[in-house]
Amino acid sequence: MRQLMRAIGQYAGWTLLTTGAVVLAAALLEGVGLVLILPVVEVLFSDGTAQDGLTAKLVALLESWGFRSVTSQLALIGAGFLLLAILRALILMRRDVMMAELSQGFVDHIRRDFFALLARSDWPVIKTYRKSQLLNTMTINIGRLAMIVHALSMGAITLAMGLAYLVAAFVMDTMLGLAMLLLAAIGMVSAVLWTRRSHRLGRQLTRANTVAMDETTRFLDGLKAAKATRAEDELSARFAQSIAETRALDVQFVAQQARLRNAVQIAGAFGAMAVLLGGYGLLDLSGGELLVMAAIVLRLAPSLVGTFSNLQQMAHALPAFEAIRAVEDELVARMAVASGDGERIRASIATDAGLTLEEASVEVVNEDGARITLVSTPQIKIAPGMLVHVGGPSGAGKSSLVELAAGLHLPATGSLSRGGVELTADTRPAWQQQVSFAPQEPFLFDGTVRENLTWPNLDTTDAAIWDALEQAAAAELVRRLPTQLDEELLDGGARLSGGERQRLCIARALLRPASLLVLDEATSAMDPELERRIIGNLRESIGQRIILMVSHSLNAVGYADMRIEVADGRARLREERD
Ligand SMILES: Nc1ncnc2c1ncn2[C@@H]1O[C@H](COP(=O)(O)OP(=O)(O)OP(=O)(O)O)[C@@H](O)[C@H]1O
Repeated sequence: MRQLMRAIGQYAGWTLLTTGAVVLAAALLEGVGLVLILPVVEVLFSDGTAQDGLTAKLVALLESWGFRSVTSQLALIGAGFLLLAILRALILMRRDVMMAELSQGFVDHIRRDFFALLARSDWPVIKTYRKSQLLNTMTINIGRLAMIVHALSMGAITLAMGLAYLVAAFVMDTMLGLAMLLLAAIGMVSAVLWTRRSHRLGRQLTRANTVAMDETTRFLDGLKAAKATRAEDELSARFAQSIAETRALDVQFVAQQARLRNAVQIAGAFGAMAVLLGGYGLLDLSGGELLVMAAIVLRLAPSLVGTFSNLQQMAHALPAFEAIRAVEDELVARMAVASGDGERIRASIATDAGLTLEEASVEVVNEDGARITLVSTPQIKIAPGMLVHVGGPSGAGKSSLVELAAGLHLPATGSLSRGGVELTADTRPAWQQQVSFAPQEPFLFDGTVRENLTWPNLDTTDAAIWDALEQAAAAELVRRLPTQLDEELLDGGARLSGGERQRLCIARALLRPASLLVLDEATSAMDPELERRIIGNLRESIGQRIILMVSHSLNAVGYADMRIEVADGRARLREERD
């Protein structure tokens, strides 16, 4: 909770103080309004008898201003009442807007920070997380964070209101104030004890949500395979089981909330009775005072219920914030130092620079903390203008090798350099400016063909786009679409075939003005003829570019200037064409 408060404080700064001041001002006006009922009632039912306490002071003040008749005094107090009500309405409006801005702004800030942190993290680190865990953090947990912040702001409002009613009770009568304070304190202690259970339930829910998200992604990813093997029922049953747990936990929490609400309401009713009877029998309060007291008790009770149930809601959702922070802390701890002067070094990587690997290796750290070498290389020098075929059996380390060249990994041992610039955490931004990457799994999003090809932020002409599409053997495919480059790709191009999506991604990679093009099984879903055509086009237009191409097929071999064979995590140069 402290971490959350600190995070909100850091985000909001002075806004938190001004918002708090507005919340207090609204509560203060509420309290003053309530206390003003007393003189109205007492003046109204005075029967000419002398007043005491607050009413006496107010009546004396009004008389000194020349308002001697009961009617004029009532009119003035009534006017004050109305003024207060208008002022209060204006402040409440401002308060609600400020609270919404603060809470929504904070949630967006956490969401943005998390996305940015994840995007800045090293690829090997990101790969260690399960997709469902990240999805859960980015959607459900951040959604629950919004609930905490909402509960926190509502809790602050109801607490301030409760305080205002308490102060009003003290203004009426010290004993009455003390009695109410005692009631509130008992309620608060039991609510805090209750929140522990809610927190425990919230932790269980966070775990159950992760499992449910895991099952959801498995359900969607496995649906096609399950249908092909008639295993839909088994898949649905697993999914139903995983969501049954979250539903049970949700119901448990609702029951817990209802129990607390009922307990506070019943205790409140007893307290109200005790305060009223005590006020009448022991404190000898007047009818007017008893009426205002009843109003205070009636307004205080919902305030207390609100405060406690918001407290409970916060405790329940807090594990979601803890889970977000745990992933963030892990990412920060594992993040390579990615500062450095990328700009300065970018200028010195020539677009016609060769690529040299010097006994370089890629390592990852597994769950037990042990370091595993995925691939290592001898000295390999690749000259500009070379098309390099990277082959070898499945699982040998081919992707790890080209990911190293693309700067997704940093060399754990040895080095990797281009034109005298070594790949390090500092030079990585500059290095990757010169890299274009097309992976085996094509990435397309909901947007036009043009938007997909110029992703993320390429400023280019349609002529250049058509040229890249021709080279990637995708021009014909786009020409057939009703609105060609303006055609919207729905659901990430799900209606296109695997090979068609791969061709669009190769066209995107070709459009990027980078001098190192990495194709990691980017043609795996194509027929041999099409693959040969694309490789031929690449070979023809290579210029000073270096192309690293991982492929299981031998189509690329005929066009390759160099062949690297990877076996059992060790790369080796096979042959170089003259
Ligand atoms: N984060 C990781 N932790 C542990 N092992 C890993 C990790 N990433 C990859 N590996 C293992 O490293 C080996 C090399 O993986 P890589 O993806 O480079 O192989 P590949 O030659 O490209 O395989 P394929 O042709 O099947 O795509 C594999 O055995 C893989 O299981």
